[in-house]
Amino acid sequence: MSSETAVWIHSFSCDIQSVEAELAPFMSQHHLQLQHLASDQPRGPGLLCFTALTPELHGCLERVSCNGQEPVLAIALLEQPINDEQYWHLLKSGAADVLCWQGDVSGLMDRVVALLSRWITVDRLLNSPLVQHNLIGKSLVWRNFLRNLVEVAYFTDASVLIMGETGTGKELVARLMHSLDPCAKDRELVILDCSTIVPELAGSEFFGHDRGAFTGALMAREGAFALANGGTLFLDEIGELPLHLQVQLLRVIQEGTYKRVGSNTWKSTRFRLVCATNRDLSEEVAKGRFRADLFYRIATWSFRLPPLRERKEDILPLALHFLKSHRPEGAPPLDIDEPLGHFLMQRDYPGNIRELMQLMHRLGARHVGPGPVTLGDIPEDERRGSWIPPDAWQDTRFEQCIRDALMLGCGVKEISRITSETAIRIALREADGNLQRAAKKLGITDRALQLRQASQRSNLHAVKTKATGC
Ligand SMILES: Nc1ncnc2c1ncn2[C@@H]1O[C@H](COP(=O)(O)OP(=O)(O)OP(=O)(O)O)[C@@H](O)[C@H]1O
Repeated sequence: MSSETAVWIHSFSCDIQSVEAELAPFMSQHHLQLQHLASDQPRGPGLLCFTALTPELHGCLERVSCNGQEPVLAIALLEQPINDEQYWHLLKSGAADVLCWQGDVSGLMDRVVALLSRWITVDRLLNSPLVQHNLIGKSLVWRNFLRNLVEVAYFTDASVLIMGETGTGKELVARLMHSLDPCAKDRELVILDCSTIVPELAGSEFFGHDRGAFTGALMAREGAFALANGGTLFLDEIGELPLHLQVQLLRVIQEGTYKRVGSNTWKSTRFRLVCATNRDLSEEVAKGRFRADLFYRIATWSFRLPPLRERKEDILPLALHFLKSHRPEGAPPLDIDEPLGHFLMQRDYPGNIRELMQLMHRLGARHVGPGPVTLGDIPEDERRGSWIPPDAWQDTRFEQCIRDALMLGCGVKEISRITSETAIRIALREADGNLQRAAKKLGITDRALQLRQASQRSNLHAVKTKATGC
């Protein structure tokens, strides 16, 4: 690192001058610079120091870490060491790690710097053109997914399993892993779709064959494992592989050795294995449809790609990206007007990003002349059933919930309280913890939302205290 990288430090109701004084020279040796956080809004990797374990501390941790989506090192300046339960509670509130700052802290410096350096490298990769230009998305759930994936791709060579619904971007992510892998990026990315493998030819596809190994084998041929040597092997739709073929992969994945069909000679290969499936593979293992031994070999790390409905904030940026990618070279970029934006946000996408991409290409193709793309550009077959009346949410499911609550003895006061708490929780989750946006959606001020959150927390605390009797 040539210039210094800023890392934030924040105190929760305590004096952190001594921590700063001890850390600053050490950090500067590693080209890191501490900067105070003006408010407790998150800014990437940072440190949060505290002297008391209070409900307010957990609230602060949730905010600065965006509910665990941004890496935060919690530093406990306490007389006593923290116990397991307190440690877990801090991790649950969003700390990426916790350190106790007690006695002789010189040994902690290396750890603090190593953690911060790792998080900063990951952040840099995350913000690089390679990632930003190819994988669109700013929502915290998406960034959190990418951050974990980037770390594994860059710092390990272990096997990775990517699970996700159709069209969520599994292949795109596998390609990114290959490009980020410092050992494999100049080598081959070999892609094999397991759902299209003909069982009789599977051996040859995977391991290659010798000349004359079977009728029609006129020439020797390398298989996928040999071609991926030194690079990445991407086995797409691994969940579709029949059980009798799964067993054939165990040795080569574990030991990197295999024999070509028709040969008695062992060969060796080294590759990074990335597998993808739209099935829940652990469930398939439980049902006996996928071998447990293969599952553990292919899933040293496993990731679940979020469906588009869990990252609604990314719909419009993705829509604009797809409009742009389909424009002729040199044509001015197209915008989306507000009503069309609302339509795109409330629509369902069972085919996830692929479906949104196809829709945007169709809208782009219909749009003519200057100005933004509008509702009028929506193709005829899309329009049917698209308009949802504003009171549609008060449907029979809603009535049923109220009926159940009344039957269980809840009065109108409790129903109102639970309803507004649920609305707040949903709004905060959809705004990825951003207070202003959540308040706007709820039609209240930021301050009113803060007060309601504080009162919810103290209610919860009171309930817990009552339950535990302390
Ligand atoms: N974050 C993203 N940014 C831009 N384009 C994306 C993103 N995610 C997916 N896409 C695009 O969406 C389409 C579908 O992605 P991809 O083929 O990787 O999905 P998949 O999960 O592998 O689908 P399937 O399970 O059906 O094979 C591709 O054209 C891809 O480029």
